[in-house]
Amino acid sequence: MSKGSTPQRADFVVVANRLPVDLERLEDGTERWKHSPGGLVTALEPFLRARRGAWVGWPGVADTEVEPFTDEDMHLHPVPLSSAEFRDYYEGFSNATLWPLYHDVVVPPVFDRSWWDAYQRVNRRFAEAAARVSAEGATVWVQDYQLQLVPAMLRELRPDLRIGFFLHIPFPPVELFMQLPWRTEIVRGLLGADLVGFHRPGGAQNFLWLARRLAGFEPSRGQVGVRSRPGVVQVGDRTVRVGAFPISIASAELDRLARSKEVQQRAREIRRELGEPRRIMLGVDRLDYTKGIDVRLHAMHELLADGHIKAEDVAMIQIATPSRERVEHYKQMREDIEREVGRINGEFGRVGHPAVHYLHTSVDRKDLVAFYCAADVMVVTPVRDGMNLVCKEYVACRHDLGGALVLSEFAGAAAELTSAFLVNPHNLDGVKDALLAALDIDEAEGRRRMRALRRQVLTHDVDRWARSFLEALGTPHAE
Ligand SMILES: O=P(O)(O)OC[C@H]1O[C@H](O[C@H]2O[C@H](CO)[C@@H](O)[C@H](O)[C@H]2O)[C@H](O)[C@@H](O)[C@@H]1O
Ligand SMILES: O=c1ccn([C@@H]2O[C@H](COP(=O)(O)OP(=O)(O)O)[C@@H](O)[C@H]2O)c(=O)[nH]1
Repeated sequence: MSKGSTPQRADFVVVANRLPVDLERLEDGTERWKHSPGGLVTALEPFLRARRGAWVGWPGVADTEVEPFTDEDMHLHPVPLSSAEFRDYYEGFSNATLWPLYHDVVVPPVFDRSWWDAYQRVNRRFAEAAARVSAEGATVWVQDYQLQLVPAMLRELRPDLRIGFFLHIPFPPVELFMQLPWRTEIVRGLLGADLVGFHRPGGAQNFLWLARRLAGFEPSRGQVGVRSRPGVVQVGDRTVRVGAFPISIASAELDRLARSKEVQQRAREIRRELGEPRRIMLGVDRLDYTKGIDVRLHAMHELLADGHIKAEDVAMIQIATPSRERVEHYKQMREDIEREVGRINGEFGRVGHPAVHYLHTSVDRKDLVAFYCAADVMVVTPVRDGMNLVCKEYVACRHDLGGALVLSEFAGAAAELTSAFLVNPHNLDGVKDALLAALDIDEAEGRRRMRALRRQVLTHDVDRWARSFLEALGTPHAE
């Protein structure tokens, strides 16, 4: 990465917990920047780069001060976190309170008052950084659950700004949200924005209900549409809009990459390295308990045990990207998953031919695309997921109309990718049936489904997502 001089104040600013690049300290004491994990960065980075905007975020290492710098066309403004803040704000309130609460309480959320203090303190620091970086009248786009207090804090500091907020994870049912001891503060924090965006209309609808119940405002009553008919809350003399904007990927760019000779050759190599199995199944996820990696492993285990599939016929690859490794439930889940992989391979693998190829690592873009091209069945089985970009990426890479997608109904993407094999991840028999159907799909039927999926993904890309949000926000940066 080339680093340039200290950036100026910007007209268009993204504020997110992480910068798009993470600082990495190597054992020999040297440092390097690497791409940050997760779909938020994948989605926003190309858009902001094209607009030469500024990005305010944490550089990925605690107790480190990094000066603002320019990375090609993007201006990066690091916000420092101490180790205690990393523990209490990031691992604690963000990922052990809000994350499980917003993902249907898949594991019990922890309500800890000192974590809430840290959350408020860090949100204020992000708001102050955004206020410093933004030019007069700038558009500031605040991202995700880690920063829900920033819109109101920033408005107080800089009433001249146009402020948008987008939530990348599901917004929970009101009964679950009401558990949060600091529920009113969060709703008021979000209402500091001019536009609050969710992936799905249901999330917007839940939020509108809470604006009345917790903050005493009178929201509009109509049904919120997808990229249309936003709800409205009148907050004093300000009008706050509340809408649904399903995020997507840079589909055309992935399509191009997947067609390249290099990627196609790598895909063939992957098949060869696996011993040319009849079918390859693939899972690609952050190692997160919401992603249902255990679900697909259990399904695979039973299919092998029932004799419905044979390990020499069907290989499974699971890429599991390290994530939030010190948080208790993540540690526990990693142990459970790795034990299950070991059990399957112990029972069904042969020397040099494991049934499940498990990679606890992050792979680079080209390699990932080659894996997508090599896979006959993409398995995406979260118990809850805001959107899930991986399934859209798989579809964008299948210009050959090959491959089949098994997708959980509980991923935001399921509302758009209706030609996938949709499954309820809590119904193991249903998941097994869908895997078998996808493995044995008739060629014409597979092409028909993939064509429909591609039509959706190629016409609804990340640029359309960002433009529709910014248009609704009423900023000139939509173009
Ligand atoms: O920053 P981390 O704690 O390492 O986590 C990575 C990101 O995970 C989450 O991604 C979500 O955003 C995706 C894009 O909208 C969406 O497809 C997915 O369903 C979500 O889980 C998180 O929301 C991000 O803030 C993190 O950066
Ligand atoms: O080894 C990997 C695994 C995943 N990803 C990317 O990480 C993102 C995951 O986004 P998703 O919305 O599916 O889930 P999240 O991790 O954000 O919850 C996708 O863009 C993947 O291409 C990656 O670059 N390398």
